[in-house]
Amino acid sequence: MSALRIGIAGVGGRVGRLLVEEVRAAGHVLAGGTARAPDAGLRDLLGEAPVLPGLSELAPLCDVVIDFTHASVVHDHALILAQAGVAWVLGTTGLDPEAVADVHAASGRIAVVQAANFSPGVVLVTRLARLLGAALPAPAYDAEIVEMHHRQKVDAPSGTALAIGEAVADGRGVRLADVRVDGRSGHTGPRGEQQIGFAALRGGQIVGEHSALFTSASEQIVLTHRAFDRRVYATGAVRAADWLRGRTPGLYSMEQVLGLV
Ligand SMILES: NC(=O)C1=CN([C@@H]2O[C@H](COP(=O)(O)OP(=O)(O)OC[C@H]3O[C@@H](n4cnc5c(N)ncnc54)[C@H](OP(=O)(O)O)[C@@H]3O)[C@@H](O)[C@H]2O)C=CC1
Ligand SMILES: O=C(O)C1=N[C@H](C(=O)O)C[C@H](O)C1
Repeated sequence: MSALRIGIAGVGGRVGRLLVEEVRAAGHVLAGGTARAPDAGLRDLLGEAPVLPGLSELAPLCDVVIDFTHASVVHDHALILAQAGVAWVLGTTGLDPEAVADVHAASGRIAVVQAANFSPGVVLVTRLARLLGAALPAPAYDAEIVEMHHRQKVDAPSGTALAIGEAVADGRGVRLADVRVDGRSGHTGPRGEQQIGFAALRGGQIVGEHSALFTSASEQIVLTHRAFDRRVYATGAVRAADWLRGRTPGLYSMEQVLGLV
């Protein structure tokens, strides 16, 4: 199989730097990366591959762009990649509804894999959460999602927590937006029977922990995933980039990449 030319948006970030190694380890060509103020260490890491100020400069060099940046740039990235006809692996979380619509619009013109979490374990946990949501219905079972991440994380609840919550809601045949409760505090009154609650903890350098708890009057079932090394996200994203080879435009999931659907 021929090598892909892969660009990394946010190459100086925690995941971006690992992607440099994983793209090369998979035998692909590192086409370059974006960083607004690259230091000498980052330029050394990329070697011959250019560090560019933005995606407009990077996109023409790529078959696929892997993007772990910030929700505020998703709109621009969607337009640039759709215009350039370059496939997109999108890992950025914390998207607002407008950014979600921008990703959908771009996927009419280019192939996109979007996932809140590229770890295979989380894909499976999310599937199990859907099954448990259906098998352990409200009001007998209260569903709550707890996540913990490093102190630098800027969005809450995590994209993964929300995806797990969506799966539980889907299993229960309800819309998450109708039953979602974030971070209770103060005189909340008793728990609403249908609620799916979210709690986000932050501290230290925790890579990513997610639990879905189903609690009844007589028992509790807890599904937990812990990431020990964020390389698991980079490996999964490169796998998604490879899978996109030759795909028609559309919005694809990590479940599809792993052949689970
Ligand atoms: N789907 C998944 O599996 C995972 C998703 N994530 C998500 O990926 C994203 C990045 O995570 P992480 O690597 O930890 O974050 P970092 O903050 O370490 O890196 C983010 C990168 O994005 C760039 N960036 C930030 N703001 C802007 C902007 N306004 N314009 C252009 N570039 C910008 C920064 O580049 P610059 O050098 O220019 O400042 C930086 O290198 C987050 O949304 C996180 O939640 C994280 C891990 C796994
Ligand atoms: O910011 C992170 O670190 C992570 N973000 C993703 C999320 O919001 O779910 C994935 C993973 O949990 C790590």
